[in-house]
Amino acid sequence: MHPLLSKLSSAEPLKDFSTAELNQAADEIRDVLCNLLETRTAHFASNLGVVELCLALHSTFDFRKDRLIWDTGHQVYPHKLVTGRYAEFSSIRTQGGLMGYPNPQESEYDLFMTGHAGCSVSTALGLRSGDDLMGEPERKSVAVIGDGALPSGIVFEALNNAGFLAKDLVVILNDNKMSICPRVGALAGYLDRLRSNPFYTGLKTEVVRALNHVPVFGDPAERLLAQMKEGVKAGVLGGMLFEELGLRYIGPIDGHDVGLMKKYLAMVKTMPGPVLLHVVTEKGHGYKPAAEDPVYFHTPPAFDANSGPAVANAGSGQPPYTSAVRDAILRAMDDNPKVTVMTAAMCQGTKMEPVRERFPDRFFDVGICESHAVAFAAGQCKAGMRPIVNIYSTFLQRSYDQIFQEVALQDLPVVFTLDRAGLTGPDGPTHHGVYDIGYMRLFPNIAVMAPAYAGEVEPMLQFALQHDHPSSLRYPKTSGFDFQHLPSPIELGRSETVREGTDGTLIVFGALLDAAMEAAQSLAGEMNLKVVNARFAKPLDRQMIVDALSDSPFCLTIEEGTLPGGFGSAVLEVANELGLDTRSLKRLGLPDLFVEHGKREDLLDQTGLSAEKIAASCREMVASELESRN
Ligand SMILES: Cc1ncc(C[n+]2csc(CCOP(=O)(O)OP(=O)(O)O)c2C)c(N)n1
Ligand SMILES: CC(=O)[C@@H](O)[C@H](O)COP(=O)(O)O
Ligand SMILES: [Mg+2]
Repeated sequence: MHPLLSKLSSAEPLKDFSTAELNQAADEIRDVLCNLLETRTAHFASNLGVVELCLALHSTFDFRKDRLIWDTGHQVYPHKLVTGRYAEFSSIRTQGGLMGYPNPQESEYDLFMTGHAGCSVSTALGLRSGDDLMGEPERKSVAVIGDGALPSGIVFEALNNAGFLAKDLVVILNDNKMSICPRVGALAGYLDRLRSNPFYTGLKTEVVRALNHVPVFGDPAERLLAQMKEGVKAGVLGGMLFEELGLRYIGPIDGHDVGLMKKYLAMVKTMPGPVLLHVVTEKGHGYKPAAEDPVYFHTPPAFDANSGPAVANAGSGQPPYTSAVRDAILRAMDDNPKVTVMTAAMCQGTKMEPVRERFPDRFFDVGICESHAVAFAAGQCKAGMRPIVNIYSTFLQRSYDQIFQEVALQDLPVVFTLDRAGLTGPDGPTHHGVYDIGYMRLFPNIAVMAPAYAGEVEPMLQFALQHDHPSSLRYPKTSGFDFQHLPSPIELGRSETVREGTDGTLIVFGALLDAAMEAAQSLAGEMNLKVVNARFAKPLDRQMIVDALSDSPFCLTIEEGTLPGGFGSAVLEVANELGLDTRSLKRLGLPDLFVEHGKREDLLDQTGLSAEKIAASCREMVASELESRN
């Protein structure tokens, strides 16, 4: 079915492939990608776009020795297919199978496990520098970075350092005019101008030929000419920004012409110093619907095998927390003209398109620049606005210091809405949002909250917007829990008891309340459990903790976050301060290790957080209680 790919146990044979064979390999890769989408959701359009680039790279370099870093890593599928992983490819993004990102445990061709954008130039430069220091200067270093990732602050930190160190380094800018959403920002405009460059449109050959006849060395007059030549070249050919930073800029070139790219790659491979090769590709190339709608096809739902195009997810019926937060934000913006929203390039994933359309002046997509988003929000807040920073839990890690300095230290009432807080499923350890409880509750002044059911989202957001200090709300990638009960109003540091009982207490922080309630109900014949919706990880409801530890035979804390530094740890800290006996307290949460990729439900079960496993923990607590009495 894939005669070329199926024979590749490494990328080595690619260097002997003719252009026709490389093009056939490209067709085979696209066929595999389309087949994969018949079985599951996966990163699609970005991978379709880099097929020729990947083949050209692997047929020019030997990345078992040379160094290749794919920025972010979501476009690494073609790379996996030509580096000995064709046979296992159908397992990608399933538990125990290949990761959807680079993974050094899978292959010597993968150097870093990544999933967050922006670090490729830094790590490639670090490899270059390390190889020099280790006495291996012949190893080449290549970073491939997308136009969406390019504006990340760290990329400019790396370019700044690369231009200064002047080491051999190849940076390939994969410009497809897209982030997940259409790219934004001033750099986008700059790249657009480079694209309209006659070099790319084919009119430049004459100018280049003429410039190439200007001598580079010689007397001062010649040197002046040479400098002018560089200036003219950069000015005429574009890329002045990169040239000024000390990188040679080459391009833009057609990223779907594998033969052409091989020529350019062979050239930059031997060029001294840092070089940026600007490659123009089409996101979704080779599958028309994806090229026409690359936003939808960034990570589309599984294809309908019969009708071909992707179909919408069936879903579980209840809208996801993401939609509940979006709707609550829309209403808050309707009510209060001071409310603004920041996204860092995740408008689609956070379902914020309606906010973008309805409030274009109060919605800010800053690009993949999470630290800037937070400091920017702090500035707006100081000016009197009420900004909401809406970022995935895992990506907000990039803003740790801005949360500390620009927000918490100033005690500014910025609201953080942390989407994907919990196990995100097939993306795996790079994307699980499991550290935010710890990193948010660490700083003074912040109120750290989590809605436990869909109906709690709006009052919690309203509370946050009226609170005169920083606050955060976390919620996972799942349907909102449709919990029918009479909720108590949200008060700072107050929990809510949602089920009475005297045989044990379950204290839940966030959306695992549904599992805890199910566990309590399933045990109703054996024990009568109290269930508390903690609402706040900071400040904690101290009286609730006193009651739970004094009046209840056992107590379980439950959170979809890592145990170190998490909600349960916070409860233990308070209990310790209050001099309470904590021997009957057990913390349920994620272990101190990187949880792999898989289905969220399976991962929750394996980590003891499904309703069944919570019930089993309750039985164990009762058993050990009885044992300690005997
Ligand atoms: C720090 C960080 N923020 C956000 C994301 C989410 N994200 C993944 S891919 C992507 C778009 C990247 O665009 P680009 O680099 O141009 O790659 P393309 O998909 O266009 O090939 C975004 C925003 C991320 N992975 N890391
Ligand atoms: C590569 C990347 O970081 C994103 O594409 C991420 O996979 C999106 O996750 P969701 O599918 O949960 O929005
Ligand atoms: Mg792009």
